[in-house]
Amino acid sequence: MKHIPFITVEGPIGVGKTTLSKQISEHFQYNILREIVDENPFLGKFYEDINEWSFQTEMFFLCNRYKQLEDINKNFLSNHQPVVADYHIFKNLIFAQRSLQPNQYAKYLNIYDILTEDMPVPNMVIYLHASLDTLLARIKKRGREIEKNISPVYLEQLLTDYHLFMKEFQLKHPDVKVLEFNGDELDFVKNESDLKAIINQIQEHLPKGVKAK
Ligand SMILES: Nc1ncnc2c1ncn2[C@@H]1O[C@H](COP(=O)(O)OP(=O)(O)OP(=O)(O)O)[C@@H](O)[C@H]1O
Ligand SMILES: Nc1nc(=O)c2ncn([C@H]3C[C@H](O)[C@@H](CO)O3)c2[nH]1
Repeated sequence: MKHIPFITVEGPIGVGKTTLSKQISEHFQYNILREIVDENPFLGKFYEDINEWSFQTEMFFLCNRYKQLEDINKNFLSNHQPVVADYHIFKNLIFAQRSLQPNQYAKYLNIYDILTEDMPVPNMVIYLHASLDTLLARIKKRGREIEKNISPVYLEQLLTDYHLFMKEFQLKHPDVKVLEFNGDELDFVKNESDLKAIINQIQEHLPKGVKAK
């Protein structure tokens, strides 16, 4: 299955993962896997009181993503159909490590390892990042009720967590292509040429044997 494109778009909250995933899916005609945010019944409470609601929130995200990945494996990847997803399952670790108590995180990690041991592994990660100001502006503009209590401090911590995690990820997984883009410098929504530059880089690094559109 290594030669079937399985692309994930990753980065902190509101950076544009879903927006870019849609554009990639439209351009390459790949199946898209999108996370349904409203499905997590704990998220609104989590933003009001992280300590109180973190375990339920992180477990829900983990179980949901496990099921989604099982489904896309069964329906698409195992039938040799490419997929672009607006998340990588590893994001669970970034969020869980930030919000869980150390003893809870140790238990969570055991469950994560069991659930993910035989999951399909993406062959490309597109890592989007942007400044705190950009993220805050986009989250505000999007205006999800559930996110009205997101604290800038929490967002900033996640930005740093993502940078550290991605550095380590590249060292640990040299076989997975990571393409990094700065969302403050590139605007793939308003500038056609910026989107084209991203698409060209993806095309260049698609698994061997995948033809240009
Ligand atoms: N390059 C961009 N320029 C301006 N606005 C953008 C850009 N990319 C995304 N947006 C807007 O920012 C908001 C967040 O984008 P999007 O929902 O794609 O982010 P996300 O990373 O998927 O978010 P989440 O982490 O919550 O899943 C949306 O309102 C979207 O229209
Ligand atoms: N706590 C927590 N753990 C996760 O694994 C996770 N993944 C996403 N999110 C939050 C970010 C956006 O508000 C919203 C949409 O991405 O959901 C998460 N929150």
